[in-house]
Amino acid sequence: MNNREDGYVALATDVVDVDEHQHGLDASRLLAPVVKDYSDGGTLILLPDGKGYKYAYGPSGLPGLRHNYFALASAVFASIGGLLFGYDQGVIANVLVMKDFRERWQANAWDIGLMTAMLELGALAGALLAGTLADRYSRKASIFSACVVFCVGSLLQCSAQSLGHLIWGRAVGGVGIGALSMLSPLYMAEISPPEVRGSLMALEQLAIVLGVVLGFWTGFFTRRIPGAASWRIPLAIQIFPGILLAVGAFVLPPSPRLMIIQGDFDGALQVLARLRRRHIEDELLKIEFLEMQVEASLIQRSEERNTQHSKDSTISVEWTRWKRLLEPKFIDRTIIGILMMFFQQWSGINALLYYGPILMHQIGLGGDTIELIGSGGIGIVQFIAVVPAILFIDRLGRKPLLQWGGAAMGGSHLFIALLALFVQNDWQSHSLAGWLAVGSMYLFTAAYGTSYGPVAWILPSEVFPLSIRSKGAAISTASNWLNNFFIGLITPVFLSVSVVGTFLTFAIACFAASFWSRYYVPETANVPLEEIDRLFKSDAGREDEELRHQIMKDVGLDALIRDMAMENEEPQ
Ligand SMILES: O[C@H]1[C@H](O)[C@@H](O)[C@H](O)[C@@H](O)[C@H]1O
Repeated sequence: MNNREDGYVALATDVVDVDEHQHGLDASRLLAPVVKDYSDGGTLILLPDGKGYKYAYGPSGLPGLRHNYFALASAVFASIGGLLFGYDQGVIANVLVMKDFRERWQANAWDIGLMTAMLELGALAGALLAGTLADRYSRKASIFSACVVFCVGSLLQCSAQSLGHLIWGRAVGGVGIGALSMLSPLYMAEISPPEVRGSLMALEQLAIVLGVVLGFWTGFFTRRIPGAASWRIPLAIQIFPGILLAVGAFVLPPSPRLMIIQGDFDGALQVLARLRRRHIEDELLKIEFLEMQVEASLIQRSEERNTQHSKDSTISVEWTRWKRLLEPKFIDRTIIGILMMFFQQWSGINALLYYGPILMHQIGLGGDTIELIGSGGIGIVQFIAVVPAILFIDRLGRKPLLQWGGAAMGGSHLFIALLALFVQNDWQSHSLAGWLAVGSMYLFTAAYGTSYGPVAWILPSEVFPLSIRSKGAAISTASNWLNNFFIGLITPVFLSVSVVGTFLTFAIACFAASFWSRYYVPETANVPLEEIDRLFKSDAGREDEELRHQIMKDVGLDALIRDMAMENEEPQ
């Protein structure tokens, strides 16, 4: 197919930011940036200062997604992991209040708390466990295993004969969900072309919130069915997407990056060519492939350095790998991953999702419709708000979304806190204030849905180098679940003590998040994963930098770039 016909044309030079890569070309021989446009789409820019190159396979946004349909389809499939996660969160609110469910189990507040908490604690364990499995076996095998665990957990829940049975089902299901919530974004990051990586990864958030919406509405509709079917059906339905993803895990393309590290170079090149829809001789493909080799080689050498004292014990080798997250050259990324999820959760999104109906009652709005507006509506707004993020995240970058999104979220919460201060708990006689508060919650959700919602699932899988990527993603995801757990636990207490204080706390967290993202988060949009290391320039990385140059020479990347530059040079 002629790519120009399907709207996939080479990038304009100004779309490619030219001042990042630092490779060893001969400066004296290159006067202006050499720009190569490819007939299959894509651009390579060789820098005039002789220090680097930059490339993109094509534009970002919708045309980029259309062209990369194979990577898109694979990412959509992997995002079923997010769907299961969201569904489970969305369905439980309705299940817990169903007539048969309440009468049958006579669950007290403690049991209910335990049911919610067990899923989150199980997920915390699942995310950490997946951090080990994803490297030891493969991303695909781990996705498959997580699905199996998830299906077992769901089976236990929908067939529960006792409350204990149900609680254990939540815990087991949670392990699967937690593992998938870490594995899906990790896998997506590793198969995506740089120019649409943000869009593809934002699909995770789209799937999560689609799951929240589907879960909520399924429970909403089945709650009128008489008997146990009202809650067994919505808990059973989730098994089907679980099975679909488990089966699909066999046909998903493997992560080419992991294949390289496992030594399967030919296989990795074939997979990469399929994912990028390029011929294996394609120049851009060759560059990306060689970059992956450089990264893999770097990892192997530093692994050898790091694990030489613990040759015979698998556990201590594994422990050494986890400990690397705390090394000076990686600690700032570990903090970014953990804080990213911390801020996502402390933004208060789940306070609204889990306790939306209670909040509505507190501000004087009640009834079925209001409950729907409160919880169901928040899910829908979240869902709609991810769409612009998918389309523009690679063009606008992650940072502006975080910065402005955080400020808008903080502003909305602050407004609600001020309203609450003004009405002094007498919402009944201030119905306008009540509706303004609902409007503000929607505004918050829209801002969250385009910023901290999706970006928190993108950045942690991007910032870490391959050697510790799965561990970094796992620790960040664990931070998500831990903070999720705390928010779920303390929000009702917080709200009963002070509505003003609750919203003020969330407002402060959002403003802090905005400030933090402005000053401490690097922009990863359009940067190949192998190049992200350079965004975190630190003294500790200098040794690696020299090693990298050496490996670039060894694998032939240096020579390839040099040849291309010379080929295109103006005759003097
Ligand atoms: O990104 C997701 C999403 O926003 C969900 O609605 C929320 O429940 C999760 O905690 C969060 O991680």
